[in-house]
Amino acid sequence: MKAKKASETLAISTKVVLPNDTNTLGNLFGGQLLAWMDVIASVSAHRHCRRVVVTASVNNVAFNAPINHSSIVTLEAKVSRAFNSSMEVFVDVYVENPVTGNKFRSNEAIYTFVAVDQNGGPIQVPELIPETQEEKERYTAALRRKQLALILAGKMNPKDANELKKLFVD
Ligand SMILES: CC(=O)SCCNC(=O)CCNC(=O)[C@H](O)C(C)(C)COP(=O)(O)OP(=O)(O)OC[C@H]1O[C@@H](n2cnc3c(N)ncnc32)[C@H](O)[C@@H]1OP(=O)(O)O
Repeated sequence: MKAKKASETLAISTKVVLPNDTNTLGNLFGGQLLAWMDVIASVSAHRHCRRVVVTASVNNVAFNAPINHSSIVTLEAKVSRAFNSSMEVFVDVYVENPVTGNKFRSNEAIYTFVAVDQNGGPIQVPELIPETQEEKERYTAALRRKQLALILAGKMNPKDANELKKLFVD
């Protein structure tokens, strides 16, 4: 199975926050943003493995600032690491004011997708090749995040999480 570069998995989506997307304060509803992120992250995972993928977990979501009605929202997703059947996907969210053009990074999320066969069973995915400094940093840290996610899901014994443990001991 041929390894793929992280850059080959890039998926970008641009949205406008419309009234139906908002909460009672008139800002983007968090659940809507989660759905947008899930879809674009799945496109990135598809570009990596070209198989059916399912969301296994959402490992980290930070809502750092409210996103106002009528903002332009750009979501950028890229696979940060591939394991056996699972892929970690980073989603970076940027908000642009349509009038001033001011743009800032408002959110990030880290999703895990698993490639599955017709019966829903996990299948092997290609390796990922990180190239930029950021891609390499995210690639390295992905193993620790996978271990933490599996511990929290009750699927891994903490004593087996060697890379994660190294964070806490000299
Ligand atoms: C795009 C969408 O929105 S899809 C809809 C929402 N998602 C779903 O319906 C998925 C429902 N869940 C499932 O089908 C299954 O739980 C699966 C396919 C995700 C995993 O199946 P399991 O039988 O648990 O498989 P298994 O234990 O072998 O794990 C498979 C992989 O998932 C990873 N995994 C399982 N649970 C988690 C978790 N909570 N967090 C991170 N990774 C996980 C495992 O580490 C393994 O990765 P690896 O093969 O790269 O080492």
